[in-house]
Amino acid sequence: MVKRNENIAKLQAGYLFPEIGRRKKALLEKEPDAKLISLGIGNTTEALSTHIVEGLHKEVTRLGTSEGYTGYDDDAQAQAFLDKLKTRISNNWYNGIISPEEIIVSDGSKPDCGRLFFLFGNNVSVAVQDPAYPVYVDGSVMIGATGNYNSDTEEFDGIEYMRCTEENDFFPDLSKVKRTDLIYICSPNNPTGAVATKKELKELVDFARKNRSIIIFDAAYSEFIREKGLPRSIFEIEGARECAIEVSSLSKPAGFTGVRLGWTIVPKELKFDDGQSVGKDWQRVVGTLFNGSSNIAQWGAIAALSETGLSEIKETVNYYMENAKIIKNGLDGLGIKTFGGVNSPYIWAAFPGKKSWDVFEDILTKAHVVTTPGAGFGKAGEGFVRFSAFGKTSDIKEAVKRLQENLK
Ligand SMILES: Cc1ncc(COP(=O)(O)O)c(CN[C@@H](CCC(=O)O)C(=O)O)c1O
Repeated sequence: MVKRNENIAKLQAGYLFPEIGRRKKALLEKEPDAKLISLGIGNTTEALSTHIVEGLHKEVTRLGTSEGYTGYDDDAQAQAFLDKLKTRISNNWYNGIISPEEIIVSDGSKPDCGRLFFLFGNNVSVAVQDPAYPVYVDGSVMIGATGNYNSDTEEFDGIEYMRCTEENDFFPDLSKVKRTDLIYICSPNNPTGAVATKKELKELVDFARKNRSIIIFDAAYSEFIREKGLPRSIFEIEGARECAIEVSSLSKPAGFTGVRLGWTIVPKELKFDDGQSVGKDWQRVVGTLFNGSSNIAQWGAIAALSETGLSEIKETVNYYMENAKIIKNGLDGLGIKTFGGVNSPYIWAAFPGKKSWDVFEDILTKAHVVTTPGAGFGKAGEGFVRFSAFGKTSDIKEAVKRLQENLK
């Protein structure tokens, strides 16, 4: 019989979001008529914008013609489309601070994180924010870059957990962080909704360069930053090109959670300790293990990154951010302390002295509202619950009304 991968066996529970799905199902089995409203998984709900649909249509129609058909992106026409997309990302998303050759188009940030685990292998030390998007810890465990789960600390040995709390404005106090090879940072942050300032990211870049570490900067929510002066990309910070990789995607701002289109940025200056190019190895990994993002999604992205597409994206982001305001105001009105929800679609609500899974169950059973328990994002998430602003505004208002009736 085949031996189980001992690293996967180290994981203590299933992935967070399917567990929430299981609990939703359990409630519906008990109360089949319950009208659940989900403020849980950050899944987009608003239809693709007109211009994006036109772009997708154009590609599908083209694929239906012999002269327009393209397969793998190794033929000239497919390459031309990909180059057009990379140029749009470079110019219209990064205002030219990143060149098209440093962009690798993918099917999303989560799969890119998965492939990055492969790029760096298991002989690396890892620092993650706590709380954090579960993929960074779970993936590092799976690839074998951590020790076993330690039931005393309730964490994985070998991971440097960088606590993010109200006291440090939910950004790591680097004076307390040990050196590691990789440093995972997400800003705007999932789940706290905090956005790193230029000063914080400059300290982070200086810290990484001094320690010859590599920052994996997850910018999946960069389009939700509306406050002036807050960095949308790690590459706005001087020195970042020598120490950072950025992952990003159209999932949340453009509603591509199902269409699937993301990218990684690996600057040409980024080197391993032996002087080898990280970008070259990344190209080798992606070229070997991934056959490219869907050509249809690429055309949707080309449309999304046009001037018209970008203004439609702004409208969609504003729609979700109005939802965030409704949730934040509703919770504040109940005397529940909240963070985030200003430059991010996530509201981080404090329930001091309570277990987050208990609060999750309480809200689910009493208000039929689904949330995400903070403990699912790490130990420092205990006592918090994440509310997602992705939803129809009518549902958001109904959910807040139910919370006001049941949480007072
Ligand atoms: C920080 C971060 N990075 C990447 C992704 C995924 O990006 P894709 O481009 O769509 O792959 C998410 C989605 N997090 C959502 C959905 C749950 C999940 O991705 O497991 C959430 O946290 O609710 C995210 O929160």
